Amino acid sequence: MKNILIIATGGTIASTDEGQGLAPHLNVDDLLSFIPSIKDKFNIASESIMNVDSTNMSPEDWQKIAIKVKEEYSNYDGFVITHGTDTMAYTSSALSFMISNLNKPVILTGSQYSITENCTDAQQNLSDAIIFAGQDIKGVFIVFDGKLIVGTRAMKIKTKSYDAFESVNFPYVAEIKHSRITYNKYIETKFLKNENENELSINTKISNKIQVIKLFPGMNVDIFDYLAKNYKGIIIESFGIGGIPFGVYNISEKIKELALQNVAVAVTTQCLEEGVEFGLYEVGKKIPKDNVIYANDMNTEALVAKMICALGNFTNISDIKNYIEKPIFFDIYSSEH
Ligand SMILES: NC(=O)C[C@H](N)C(=O)O
Repeated sequence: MKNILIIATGGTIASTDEGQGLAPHLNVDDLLSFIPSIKDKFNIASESIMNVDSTNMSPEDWQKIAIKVKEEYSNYDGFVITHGTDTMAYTSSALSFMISNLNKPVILTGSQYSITENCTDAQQNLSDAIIFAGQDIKGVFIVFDGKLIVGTRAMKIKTKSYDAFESVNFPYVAEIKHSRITYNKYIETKFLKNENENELSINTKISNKIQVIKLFPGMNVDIFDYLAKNYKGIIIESFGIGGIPFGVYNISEKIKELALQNVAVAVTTQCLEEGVEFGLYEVGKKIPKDNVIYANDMNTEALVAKMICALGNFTNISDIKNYIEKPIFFDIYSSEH
């Protein structure tokens, strides 16, 4: 039998309402008591390292999870991290960047409804996640509503429905129904364990001196002067395929100034799918390409986590740009994938 470690962090899956609104109160043994038969198929150990709503999580919590995986790596075949859904995609991205040479599955899961509720999706998601953690695959993934999603590509797109997560700009790796897994045969081999493994390492350096700015028509440009003084990295959610205003509200000019002041600026899009391409429109061409980070088709969750890791490791814009623009675990489209 495979040995699986469940690392519990909280979330709705572990929540009950004790009079103050839903909040995590259940421990990991409580969770497992709802799916008793899973213990016939796997050796399961568990540890709770925090019990929080993921809305209250921070990059320091990503560090704690990465450190726990590293500490326990040689003792288990796979890992399940129970986690709130609200920021799960940020954590799954951050772990993908912090952990190198991962040759086992690290599966994040949670639920839209508490495991104690009649309509809950928690029991299914937890048992699916454990099954995936027992497979011979490698990488950080989210398992939700029967789908195996690459951790850097997941986005929470629904607040109530069971199918809360979408795999954006990347196919689902596998689906699971009644405990039977069907892999996407076109990409399955990319996720199979390596025969010869390199030693796992983690790099948990972070800096959260970043801001995410969503453009809107008529946005006042003054904010950029404040940002230049107080932040080291700015993520801009531009319009469409990379449109940045250069008219009355001249944000393109402000981006040039930020880059000159040694602030790393990454441009992505507020559209869910298909990413940015700067060269197509005049409104995209004014961006100083050599100094600005091209987010390609990375989603904002992955970009936030990657920028936080980049700023923890580098101070020079070109180093930050190189790090962010280089694909890590399928976060960016690459012809090599
Ligand atoms: N469904 C959930 O888990 C939502 C919860 N607020 C959390 O992220 O912890």
